[in-house]
Amino acid sequence: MTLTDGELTVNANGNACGERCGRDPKRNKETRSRSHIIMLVMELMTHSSSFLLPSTPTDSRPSLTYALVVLNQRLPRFAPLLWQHAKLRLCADGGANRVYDELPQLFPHEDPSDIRRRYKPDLIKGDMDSIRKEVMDFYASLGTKVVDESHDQDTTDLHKCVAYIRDCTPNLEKSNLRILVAGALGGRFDHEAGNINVLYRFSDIRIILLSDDCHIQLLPKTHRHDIYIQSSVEGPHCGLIPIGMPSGSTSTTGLEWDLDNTETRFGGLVSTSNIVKGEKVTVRSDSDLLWTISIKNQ
Ligand SMILES: Nc1ncnc2c1ncn2[C@@H]1O[C@H](COP(=O)(O)OP(=O)(O)OP(=O)(O)O)[C@@H](O)[C@H]1O
Ligand SMILES: Cc1ncc(C[n+]2csc(CCO)c2C)c(N)n1
Repeated sequence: MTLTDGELTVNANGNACGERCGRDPKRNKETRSRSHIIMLVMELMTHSSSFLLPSTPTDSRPSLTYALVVLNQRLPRFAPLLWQHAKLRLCADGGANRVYDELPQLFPHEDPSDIRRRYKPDLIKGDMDSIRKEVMDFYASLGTKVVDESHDQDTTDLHKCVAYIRDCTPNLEKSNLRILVAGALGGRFDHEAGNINVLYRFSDIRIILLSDDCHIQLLPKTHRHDIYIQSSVEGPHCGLIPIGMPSGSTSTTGLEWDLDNTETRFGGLVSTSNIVKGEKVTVRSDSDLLWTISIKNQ
């Protein structure tokens, strides 16, 4: 992309900010060329919710490594699909009760104990104040690793699980890692806020919070973002939410109500009830934003 005229100044995120960015034309020019370079080198992060689609034997999609964390909330109806995508399956404390109790309900014609053996978590981790003893004993007898971190009452069970996944993923594989978190939204608001905080505490890891109705992820300000919409399973409702700090400037394409170097913040404008128009949405911002999109009720 080339900037050809002197009208625009571009900030570190590649956002044009008009005359406000400087009064000294010489400085403006310097700022423009430096920022222009920054904009050109600013890396692209692409997003696609292919985890909501069944994988096929002839899959040509890039090989991502999914890990699944099941929380202590009603399992989403597509939990078996997430389970199949995942190479590593964790339960956060009482999440193990959900797998034990609710997965068999999703297969009413099969023997519950067969289902429980087929859907065996690799790890159960947390402060262990919610998992039932029979559930812990059942999975431990099948070989599931159980890690009791009841000494840590300052981080949530989800935090403990994400830290585990981070620590056991080799650095070279981290860019392909996607952590899917089932049961993260709806329910108690303090838990929801804690789950969203995990996105920020591990902002260099790609984590997707899911419920039956929507999913949420962090769009770090360090990147520009191309979001490919899987319109058979998600959308059209979406939002871009500046939790934590205001965004001085956000620009989007592909939305019914696009932002154009727009300021968004709590107490001012927050983009909710927006609509995706096509197959791709682009986002660029000077702040980290939460991206959320509805999941279709199929
Ligand atoms: N109602 C909920 N809404 C959203 N997330 C939840 C909810 N309940 C639990 N979770 C998530 O599941 C994880 C495990 O849940 P669990 O009930 O075992 O946690 P807990 O820390 O024992 O909860 P509590 O605050 O009730 O003691 C929590 O860390 C949280 O991330
Ligand atoms: C300021 C402050 N607020 C709440 C808690 C409680 N807490 C936060 S995470 C957690 C573990 C839940 O499994 C618990 C009990 C704390 N420690 N510090």
